[in-house]
Amino acid sequence: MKAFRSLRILISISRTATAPGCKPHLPHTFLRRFYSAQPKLDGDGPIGDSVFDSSQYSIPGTQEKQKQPNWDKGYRERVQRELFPEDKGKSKSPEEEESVDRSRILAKALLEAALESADDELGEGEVREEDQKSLYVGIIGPPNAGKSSLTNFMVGTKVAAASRKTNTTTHEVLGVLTKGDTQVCFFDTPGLMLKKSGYGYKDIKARVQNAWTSVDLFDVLIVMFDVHRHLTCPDSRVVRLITYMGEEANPKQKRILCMNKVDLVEKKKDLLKVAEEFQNLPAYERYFMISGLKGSGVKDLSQYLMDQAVKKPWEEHPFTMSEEVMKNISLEVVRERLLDHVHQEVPYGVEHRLVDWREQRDGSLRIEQHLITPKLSQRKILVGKGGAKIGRIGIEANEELRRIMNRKVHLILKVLLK
Ligand SMILES: Nc1nc2c(ncn2[C@@H]2O[C@H](COP(=O)(O)OP(=O)(O)OP(=O)(O)O)[C@@H](O)[C@H]2O)c(=O)[nH]1
Repeated sequence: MKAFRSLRILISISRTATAPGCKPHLPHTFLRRFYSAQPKLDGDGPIGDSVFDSSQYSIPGTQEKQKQPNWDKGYRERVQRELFPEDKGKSKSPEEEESVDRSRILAKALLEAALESADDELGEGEVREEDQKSLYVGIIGPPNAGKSSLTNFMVGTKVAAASRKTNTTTHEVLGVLTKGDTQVCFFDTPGLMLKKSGYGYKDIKARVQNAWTSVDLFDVLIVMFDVHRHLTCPDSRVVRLITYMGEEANPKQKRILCMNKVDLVEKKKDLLKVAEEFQNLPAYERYFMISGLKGSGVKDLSQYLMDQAVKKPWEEHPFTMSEEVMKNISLEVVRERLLDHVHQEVPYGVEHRLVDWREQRDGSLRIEQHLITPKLSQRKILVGKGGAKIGRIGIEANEELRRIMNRKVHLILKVLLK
């Protein structure tokens, strides 16, 4: 990774070095752009002072900071004199000096890249592709069986599950669990039920038919049902689904039967009755009695799944976040910037609302937040002179959100009076 970074630096340096007459990037220009949040004068022109709209600003961040030499120039000159006495006395023009400096930066970066040890290349939480293990788990079951709740519980709050990100046309990623070198992706299999004859409702939609075909592609298939409901008010379609999936083993897929919502079953021996009812189905390798909501039995199930993972590069970013979590993060990021830039008491009186969250066609995210203040004086402080304060907050928040969410973010902040 570091080597890659060095390479990027090298490329940018060598580009600058080869462009004749190219002036070094001036730090004060960079600072002014970063901190004064000047609206772009092209496009639609500046907008009202109390509104920050990231599309009206040129957001820094894509510019690489010019790397400066970090060795002592005095020592270098001494070495130069000792090693290359013929150069002694020759004075260089500022342009020549600059070009020599750039070559030295280039050389030093090359050296750093070459000296990089393999162990240094991985950051925290990163696993080499060749060491990564993966498992695709499909969860099938009637509506309300508890598929999402179980995934949420397994994935946990840290990485916040239930991403509704569409992965294929027929399946949605419910959540991603990444632990050590192993990643387990949970997929929903929407709409898969059986009609009376025992086969899928082929006529509903081609989508559902595709879903049936691709169900076999998961490494593990969890067939889940609400055991409490089964005991109190059994549904023949659910029994057919369980039987159909359990009748014939698929050599390429492990199937497990999960009796969910055990916490609602008062007499635990009733659970054994249900287990007996389905025990002669050869395709089920294991039976689990769980409560996806309360967590009982989920640890065993998670461990079982982790053990099934095979060497295969991860497909998903290890920290897939749910939309709910991302929304909260977006509020937190702006709030943090508010606290950084505005006098401590002011932000506490501000009502902070997320009013719009939308994926746009180009893949970017439009986030609109309102900062509602009860007093005109507070509003003035928040907006700043000519919108400088809200602009600064907006630019910094936008940049951080872009990094966290790994995509373009169109942030709009409006300062309103109650
Ligand atoms: N008591 C209890 N309730 C549960 C359990 N698991 C899920 N539930 C509840 O059952 C309801 C349905 O849960 P979901 O996780 O949304 O079910 P689902 O299978 O994803 O539902 P669909 O999205 O309609 O397919 C929710 O109200 C959950 O709180 C459990 O183990 N115990």
